[in-house]
Amino acid sequence: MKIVIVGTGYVGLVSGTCFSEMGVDVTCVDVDRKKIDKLRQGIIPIYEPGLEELVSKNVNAGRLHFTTDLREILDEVEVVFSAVGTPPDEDGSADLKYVLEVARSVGQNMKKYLVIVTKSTVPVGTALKVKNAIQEELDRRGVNIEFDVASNPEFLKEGAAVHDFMSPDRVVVGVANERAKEIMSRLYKPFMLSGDRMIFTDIPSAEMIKYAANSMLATRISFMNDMANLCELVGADINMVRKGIGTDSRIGKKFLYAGCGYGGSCFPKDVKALIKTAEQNGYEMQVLKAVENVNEKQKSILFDKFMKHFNGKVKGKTVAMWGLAFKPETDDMREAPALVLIDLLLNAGVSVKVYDPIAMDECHRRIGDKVIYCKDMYEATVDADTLMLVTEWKEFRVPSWSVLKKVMRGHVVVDGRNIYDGKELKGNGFNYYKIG
Ligand SMILES: NC(=O)c1ccc[n+]([C@@H]2O[C@H](COP(=O)([O-])OP(=O)(O)OC[C@H]3O[C@@H](n4cnc5c(N)ncnc54)[C@H](O)[C@@H]3O)[C@@H](O)[C@H]2O)c1
Ligand SMILES: O=c1ccn([C@@H]2O[C@H](COP(=O)(O)OP(=O)(O)O[C@H]3O[C@H](CO)[C@@H](O)[C@H](O)[C@H]3O)[C@@H](O)[C@H]2O)c(=O)[nH]1
Repeated sequence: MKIVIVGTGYVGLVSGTCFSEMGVDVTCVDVDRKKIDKLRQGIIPIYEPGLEELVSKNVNAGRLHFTTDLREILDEVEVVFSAVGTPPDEDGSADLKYVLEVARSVGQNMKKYLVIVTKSTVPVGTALKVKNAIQEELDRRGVNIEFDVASNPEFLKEGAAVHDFMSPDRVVVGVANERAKEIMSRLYKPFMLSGDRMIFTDIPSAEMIKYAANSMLATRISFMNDMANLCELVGADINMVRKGIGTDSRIGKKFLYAGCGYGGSCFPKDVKALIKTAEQNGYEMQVLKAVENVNEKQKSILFDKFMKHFNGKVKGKTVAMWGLAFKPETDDMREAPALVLIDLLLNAGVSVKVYDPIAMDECHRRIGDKVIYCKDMYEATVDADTLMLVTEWKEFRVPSWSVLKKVMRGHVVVDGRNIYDGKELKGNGFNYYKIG
């Protein structure tokens, strides 16, 4: 089977590579010529464990191709995936300009039946807009070509993207007829060896499932952050509470970790977009509005704890920050809590020394030389008054407290991900603050 994936960003590149690993002939298309040139040279524009090896394996096997020209490939494929970005518009709604651009381009160039599948996260009703945009172009050309649209939202997580795509919990596909359903079943068959986890729905439901999933996960996190803040006030421990509730199989253990707020390219944007969809339909998503508010406050919680420790007298102090990416195993800093924290600290006259195993270049690209970039985690702590743990990379989990005791000027640790043992730190002479 031959397919094309339009948009070679995170999702496009990972899904294209994984489809080709399963024997599908995949052409990845992007308007960004530099990106395509790099990919052709084997240079991967994103950091994602396991991806580089898989890309080169499938390129060498002749199943994975990169181009900037959608026209040259449309005649040969059965399915066109659209995996372009859907960034938030000024009002929070999803901006569909790239999605509709792709639809028009397909309509201008297709010569035979195709299934056009939207993989990007898009609001309910988008498939209809895609269908209309394609049909308008066909009408303009005066040709009559059959096609179907489908919705196939993507649930992969950055940092675990290859695994998530290769072994999905489920694959959701919204279709309007049997013809499209048969083609999508055939495409995903190799991923279904350990049981059929394909869920076929109507198209609006598939579009909604993606927003509902991300919003539910974001809700769990904000709920736990809210609980954590209450635990602190009443003398309970959020980690114990998490274990106590997570073992209830109706609740489950995952995505119950309190921290310094959720970030990334999806949760913040998708929660906003769903609130907006509701608004446009005369409905108010009260729960999600609270989810957002809690998250906004949570992003400054490490700063609040730091201020409280020093009774507000922080001007001239130095903070060592471990972790910049919005989560481990990625260099992505979109909506990262570290960015909010850095701003708060700099505005309060604090010097910030940072270290992240992968996201240093990305941080520099975003904020330049406002902070001091250190070559390793310990260098960042030299003469620091406080250490803030923002991203729970594995290498930060078991630091040498005796080294830190020697090199730090102050002995304060603010743990934004609850990875340290408070008793151990106190035993080593540190003031330790966690979340909840
Ligand atoms: N990043 C994730 O972890 C993730 C996971 C699931 C779903 N999603 C959703 O998938 C979509 C894509 O996300 P992403 O992070 O991969 O985006 P991205 O911004 O990393 O990549 C989008 C790519 O599309 C290209 N593009 C834009 N217009 C184009 C056009 N007309 N023709 C060809 N290429 C074009 C851009 O050059 C860019 O390379 C979004 O809707 C996002 O919400 C993302
Ligand atoms: O218990 C938890 C779990 C996560 N987080 C934070 O939540 C954010 C998002 O984490 P994660 O969901 O692992 O990363 P993403 O790569 O953004 O993946 C989410 O967003 C993608 C894009 O839509 C979806 O495909 C995925 O299913 C969905 O998990 C990060 O800042 C995490 O630190 C917590 O604070 N506590």
